[in-house]
Amino acid sequence: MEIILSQFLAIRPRRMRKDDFSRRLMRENVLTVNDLIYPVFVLEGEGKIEEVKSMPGVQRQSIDVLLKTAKECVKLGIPALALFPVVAQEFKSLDAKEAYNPEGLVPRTVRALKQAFPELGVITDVALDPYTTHGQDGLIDDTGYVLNDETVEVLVKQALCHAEAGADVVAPSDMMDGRIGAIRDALEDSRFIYTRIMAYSAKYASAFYGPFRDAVGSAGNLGKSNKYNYQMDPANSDEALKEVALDIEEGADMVMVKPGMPYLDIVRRVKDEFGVPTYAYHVSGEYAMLKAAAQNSWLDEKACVLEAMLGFKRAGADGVLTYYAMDIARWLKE
Ligand SMILES: NCc1[nH]cc(CCC(=O)O)c1CC(=O)O
Ligand SMILES: [Mg+2]
Repeated sequence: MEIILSQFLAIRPRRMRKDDFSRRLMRENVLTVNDLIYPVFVLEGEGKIEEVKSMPGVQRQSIDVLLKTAKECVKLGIPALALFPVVAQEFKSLDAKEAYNPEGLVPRTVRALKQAFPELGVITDVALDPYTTHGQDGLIDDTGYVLNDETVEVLVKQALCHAEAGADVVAPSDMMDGRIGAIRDALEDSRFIYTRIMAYSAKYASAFYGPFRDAVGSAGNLGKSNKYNYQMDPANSDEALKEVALDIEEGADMVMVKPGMPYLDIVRRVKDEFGVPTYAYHVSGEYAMLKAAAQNSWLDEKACVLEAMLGFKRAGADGVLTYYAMDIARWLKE
């Protein structure tokens, strides 16, 4: 018989994998409930629950129902919710002024959540897409081009409105240039010195946002137009580092990469380069893919979701925004 291995194979990586105890001892990354941020959709009304068709298991909830969900999150130990409003057509306009209405859906939800569960972190989305008739994240000119500086002025009002309502974290997801600095200045000026900014710094123009746009009802308004002139080109990586550097300089406390799984290389580069609190958004389309496969019994849902989350951790993410947050928190308790 031919000998293909030396008689004394000194290095055998499989030794450490042989038993559970040594596998556990060498485990480099661990997922805990502290890594989870739960994105939720809120809508007007009372006792209202609407299923999101393209995201089975995800619902739009009125404030009273959302409070029950929030209570469950607190019990599970989930650190924070990310709030997304479903805004009725009649409140959408070209100037998006509902975005900074202190009696709007978001500020009312924030007040209700903070009053009931002061320890639960509340993150609000700063962008105009729920409030514009055309579904773009900013104000547009006659040609439909999304204007930068004019939009930033409105985003500042929106962020202040959220901070006044008690939001712990404002999260600009619009990708306008200079908005982090402008929002930080305004927050400091108004003495909201503890309001954290989670910057969607490297947000790509992704097709994986499709189900989210159904959930908030902006898909119809957006029609065939796209967000290519402000969200990033999926082909780029160096550009993400430039965007993150700017946001940190302008006063971001946390930076984010979005989407998640197809962009883990970006998460790793950002974490290595800057070493700041770094988050990834496991977006609606990623949720939908896993859910659809699970519903067909093509994938083991729990095993695949937990493996996906470990991938985020391995890539360097300090936390993940995921629609699976409540399921994961329960699985981790089992
Ligand atoms: N400012 C909009 C916004 N905030 C979060 C998401 C996507 C989240 C998801 O897909 O889960 C989007 C969609 C978009 O940019 O069109
Ligand atoms: Mg930027």
